[in-house]
Amino acid sequence: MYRIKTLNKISPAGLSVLDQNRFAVSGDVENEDGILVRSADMHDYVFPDALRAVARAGAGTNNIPIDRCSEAGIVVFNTPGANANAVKELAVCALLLASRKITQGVEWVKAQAAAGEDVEKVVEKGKSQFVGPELNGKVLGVIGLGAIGVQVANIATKLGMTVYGYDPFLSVDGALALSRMVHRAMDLETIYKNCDYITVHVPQTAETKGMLNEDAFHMMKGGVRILNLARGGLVNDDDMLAALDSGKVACYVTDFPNAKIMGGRNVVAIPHLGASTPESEENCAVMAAQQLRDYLENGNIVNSVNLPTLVQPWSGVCRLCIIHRNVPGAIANITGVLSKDGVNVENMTNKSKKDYAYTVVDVGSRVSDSVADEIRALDGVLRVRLLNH
Ligand SMILES: NC(=O)C1=CN([C@@H]2O[C@H](COP(=O)(O)OP(=O)(O)OC[C@H]3O[C@@H](n4cnc5c(N)ncnc54)[C@H](O)[C@@H]3O)[C@@H](O)[C@H]2O)C=CC1
Ligand SMILES: O=C(O)CCC(=O)C(=O)O
Repeated sequence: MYRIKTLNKISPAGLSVLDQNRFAVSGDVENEDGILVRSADMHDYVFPDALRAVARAGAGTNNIPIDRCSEAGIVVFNTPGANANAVKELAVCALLLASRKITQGVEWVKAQAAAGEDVEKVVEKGKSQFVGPELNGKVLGVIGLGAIGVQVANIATKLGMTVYGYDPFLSVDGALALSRMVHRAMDLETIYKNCDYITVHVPQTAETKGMLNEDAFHMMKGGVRILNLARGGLVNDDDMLAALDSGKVACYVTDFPNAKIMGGRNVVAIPHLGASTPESEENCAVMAAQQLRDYLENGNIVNSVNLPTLVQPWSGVCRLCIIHRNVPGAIANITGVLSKDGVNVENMTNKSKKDYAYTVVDVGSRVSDSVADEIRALDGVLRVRLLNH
């Protein structure tokens, strides 16, 4: 029985992927083999000995201590694209929120209740303060053309916008999915200098943290409208508040309110609703649970952010799953132990991702724990699992 701990509310459709006869799933299990998480901050999480995998039902993994997981031989999964449509739809909404003073108008209407029967007259008289521009004919810059950015860029062309997209790491899939109407920007300056609206869809990393700062605002057009449905940390809040105060930024729509930014002038703060649709929650949960199950039961890895993709059909009766450093001699050391102990390899795959590698070895006979222990003791080996078919 595998123990799975949920650190956030996970859609029942995802939980149903984990058969109750083989998986005990709850928020209270201890010494868990796997974790299902959404946005819970895991940076101070103490890993129990049994923990082998963390599945993030969503895209961003900045809430997970990836380096610490890698060093402990823990596989971290996410669910690329599973919530992209939900975020794209909220981005369309955010474009309108950034333009049309809808939230400000709605708040104002609520405050007019005292006018009683006269409210219609009051509304017609006061509405001119909420005039805002149309999207048609304006220029949008999309930073990050991944699962979400591509969809946002494509749909914006259908709203009559001229769209520039910037992504120095654009994938082949991203390029194929991108509308030919979207102009590729080769640098951020092109986005900053030309766009009336800018939307960010990049992960929060050491490189992207605080990228929307004073220097960036300096290059932008006066009255630019900025959308951030990606991560709060991408924006330098002090610089943003100053840019809002000066009018350089006309509106900032963020899905990531914090104490500093939420009171800012012309800030529209949404409570992290980008992926909060039943469809997206279900897609993410199902994908995360399937990936977690396949790893725990079969050792297969798909959509991991710290380890390579490796799917090997079963052959033989026993499988060794070895996470190790990506260094010369690692595979020779493993096969050396197997041949010394007389274990015949039926099938073997090795894949690497940056500093880490994963080797799956299928053998035709049962392997004793002592063989696994010998491999565990090898230099650079981080985790060894023995699975029986
Ligand atoms: N508000 C919400 O609820 C949600 C927020 N997100 C956030 O949106 C981010 C993007 O999500 P996806 O599009 O699904 O991820 P993705 O991984 O498909 O796309 C990210 C894209 O950003 C690009 N990129 C990375 N560094 C860059 C840089 N310095 N400049 C320009 N482009 C860069 C990558 O090449 C990639 O194409 C996530 O990392 C997450 O933080 C994602 C889903 C829901
Ligand atoms: O699970 C959520 O609601 C947050 C989704 C998100 O931010 C992400 O997928 O990166």
